[in-house]
Amino acid sequence: MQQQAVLSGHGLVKYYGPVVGLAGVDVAVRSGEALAVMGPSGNGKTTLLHVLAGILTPDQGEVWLAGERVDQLNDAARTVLRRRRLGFVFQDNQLLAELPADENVALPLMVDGVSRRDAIGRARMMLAQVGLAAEAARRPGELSGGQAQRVAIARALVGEPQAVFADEPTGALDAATGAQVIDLLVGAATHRGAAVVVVTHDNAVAARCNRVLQIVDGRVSSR
Ligand SMILES: Nc1ncnc2c1ncn2[C@@H]1O[C@H](COP(=O)(O)OP(=O)(O)OP(=O)(O)O)[C@@H](O)[C@H]1O
Repeated sequence: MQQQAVLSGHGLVKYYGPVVGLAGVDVAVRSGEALAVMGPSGNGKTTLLHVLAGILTPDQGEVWLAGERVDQLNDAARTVLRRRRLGFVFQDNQLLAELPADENVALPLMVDGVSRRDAIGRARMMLAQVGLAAEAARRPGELSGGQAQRVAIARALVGEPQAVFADEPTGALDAATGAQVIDLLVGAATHRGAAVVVVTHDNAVAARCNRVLQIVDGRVSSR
């Protein structure tokens, strides 16, 4: 039976002044499915990710998350949406250098009102699930690139998001470490039932996703 999409975009159009970012994109990702977004540089991949994730507002079209239209929410509501229901992994892990790994992972929970004690407890459990139980007290500067990216994955997943967005998550890693990181991201996120969207130039990363969407000139290309 075809499962309903948890995340979808319909007729998405986005301009940057006269520059076309997206020219009418339809996309749907099911719970537990990982979608790779590929295509030439400057053709709209990151724009699509940002529109789906509520970072950018589309000029036309609709974004739906778990049965709710989310593209028309105001800035404050979109900030809450991103924090409570979405997870993010970027190329550079964007961890806070002065905080140990467990506090980096716990931070989004604490910002959301979870007590420090509970947040740190959940963060340590999440770190154990990404194989970093022993590194919980280390600061990002004391971690390898792959370990730091696993902390970022733990931070993205700790709030049990409905969708996880990753922009070139392995771009700063060597091939072997990148393969481990993408396996962990896709495996852990889809296991929890999240929809995953991964922007990548790397065929090895795309091969680890369930499906590939090619974006050319701001549109979905069938090649
Ligand atoms: N903030 C912005 N202001 C103006 N133009 C932008 C902005 N962001 C993106 N663009 C333009 O929109 C188009 C799509 O950019 P986007 O970043 O989505 O492409 P991409 O496929 O992710 O590229 P890359 O693979 O190089 O990261 C490009 O022509 C880009 O120059």
